[in-house]
Amino acid sequence: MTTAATETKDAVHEDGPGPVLEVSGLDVHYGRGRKRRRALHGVTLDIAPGEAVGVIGETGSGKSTLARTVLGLVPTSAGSIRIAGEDVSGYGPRQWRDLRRRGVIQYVFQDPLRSLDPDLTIEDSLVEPLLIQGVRREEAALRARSFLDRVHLTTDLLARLPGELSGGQRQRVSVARALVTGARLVILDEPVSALDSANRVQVLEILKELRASGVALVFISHDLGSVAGTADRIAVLHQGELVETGTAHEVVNQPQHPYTRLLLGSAPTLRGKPADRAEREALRALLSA
Ligand SMILES: Nc1ncnc2c1ncn2[C@@H]1O[C@H](COP(=O)(O)OP(=O)(O)OP(=O)(O)O)[C@@H](O)[C@H]1O
Repeated sequence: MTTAATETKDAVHEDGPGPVLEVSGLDVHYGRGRKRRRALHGVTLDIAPGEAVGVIGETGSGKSTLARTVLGLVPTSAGSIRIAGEDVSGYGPRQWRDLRRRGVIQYVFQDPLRSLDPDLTIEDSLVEPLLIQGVRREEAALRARSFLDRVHLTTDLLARLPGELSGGQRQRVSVARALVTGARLVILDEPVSALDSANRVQVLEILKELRASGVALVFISHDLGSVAGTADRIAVLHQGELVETGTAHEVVNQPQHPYTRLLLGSAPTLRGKPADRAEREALRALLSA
């Protein structure tokens, strides 16, 4: 194991082996008055260190809302959230901002431009969380370089802004930032969908290393097929509720909920032939009954 991975592992285990994320009975609403709409209802999910969980569901099912809530970007109406043992449920905007800046939880959005501050150079993006942690600038700059190397990027990118990088490079910088901060939990929203196959393999390889060092990963996707091979467990979101949670093997081979069967029907690579139209319509009818 490399030094960087060892450092991350130590950081991960200093608070003991409890879940990295504990979400319980989470309700989230958008809008006010007559426009108030429920986006999440009764969501309960625990994630252990080193575990990779895929959260899947169709567009509008609440995946991004769940991610944004766990990052403190959307307020909850009920339920609790604990991150690395810390009860963050009652946090105000400033406490959430501090938590994000400390880098305990790192996110890699679908468009990596959103995961990185567009006005900070790559070097500043990597160095900033270390300075917040009290690391001296010279030491922080050295570490930033070594992490860039770990994600197979060259140091000539350090002086550039995120907008001057390719999509794949930006995504790898986001992953490097998670390494730098010793993140306990990394949330990846459609992480590899925008990448070509060479970049995809490299990013998945790096994510595997992250997991091996104890970092928990949450993959958010509308495509069961794209996370089934990478996640240990799969949680299926339907209209804001978790309708099924199980090991990837269970969910793919013995789906319990009609909605999961419907999603599987749209992921032909997982189980031979896709569900035919009549079968999909029957499942839809069952879901709306
Ligand atoms: N800022 C917002 N204001 C009001 N409603 C919102 C807002 N963001 C999301 N919603 C609604 O909440 C529900 C869940 O949206 P969310 O973005 O979490 O779904 P998703 O599963 O991530 O979808 P996608 O795969 O398209 O990104 C949807 O009905 C959506 O219209």
